[in-house]
Amino acid sequence: MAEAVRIELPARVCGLALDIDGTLTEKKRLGEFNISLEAVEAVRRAEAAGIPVMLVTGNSVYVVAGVARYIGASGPHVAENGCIVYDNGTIYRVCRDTARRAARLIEEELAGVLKPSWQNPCRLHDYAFIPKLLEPGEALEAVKRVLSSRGINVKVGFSGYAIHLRPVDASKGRGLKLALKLRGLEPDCVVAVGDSVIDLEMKDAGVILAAVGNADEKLKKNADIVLPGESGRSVKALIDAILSNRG
Ligand SMILES: O=C(O)COP(=O)(O)O
Ligand SMILES: [Mg+2]
Repeated sequence: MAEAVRIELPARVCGLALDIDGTLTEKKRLGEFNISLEAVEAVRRAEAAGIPVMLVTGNSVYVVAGVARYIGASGPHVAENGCIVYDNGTIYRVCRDTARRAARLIEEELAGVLKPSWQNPCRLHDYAFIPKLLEPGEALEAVKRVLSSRGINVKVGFSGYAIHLRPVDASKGRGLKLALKLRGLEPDCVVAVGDSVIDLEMKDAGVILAAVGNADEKLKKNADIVLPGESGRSVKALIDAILSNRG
């Protein structure tokens, strides 16, 4: 029987902000998308206890709206790494800029090295590419080289699942701030959970940031909480702790 792990939480948790890939999935691995059933069951229990669950992801708005609907996360939800917020059928555009031109260039120049995400045709600001031949780190360097050679200024980040070209005004924290405002939630009672360095941006919304047990080292070092277990199992452990604190 695994020993109960103490998780330092605020007295009252009023909301959860969950990343998807590597956090709600069973594993954190490029190309592994199986959602964790125990995490979904825990999300249902959180919602039933009156704790709204928001998804905050690099995925497109249609993917996050679909995942939210079928797992029962009431939202609002953040897509495109903070550039879009989706709330019950309304799409809010948080980013003013777009990385579309940079994405077109990368698609041409690095066709052999990167595969455009199937979601790119329905993205508006943030574009994703899957490393094909090179290791993700090398692919990231190749992208940065091409963009700087053309003097194109966009944010480039690797989520563990895809390389994202993002407008400079993109941040998961900005999107999450709008989501909290839409629901009237105070950030100091919201717990966010992520797995990659991009999720560090959620701290900018003033929330409590938890890293799944198998998160990127840089996230674990800068998170307020490092959860036991990995990915979806970490999310379940967190929700179990929140609900047991409620007695
Ligand atoms: O879209 C991605 O690359 C990963 O998505 P995530 O932000 O939910 O981990
Ligand atoms: Mg992730």
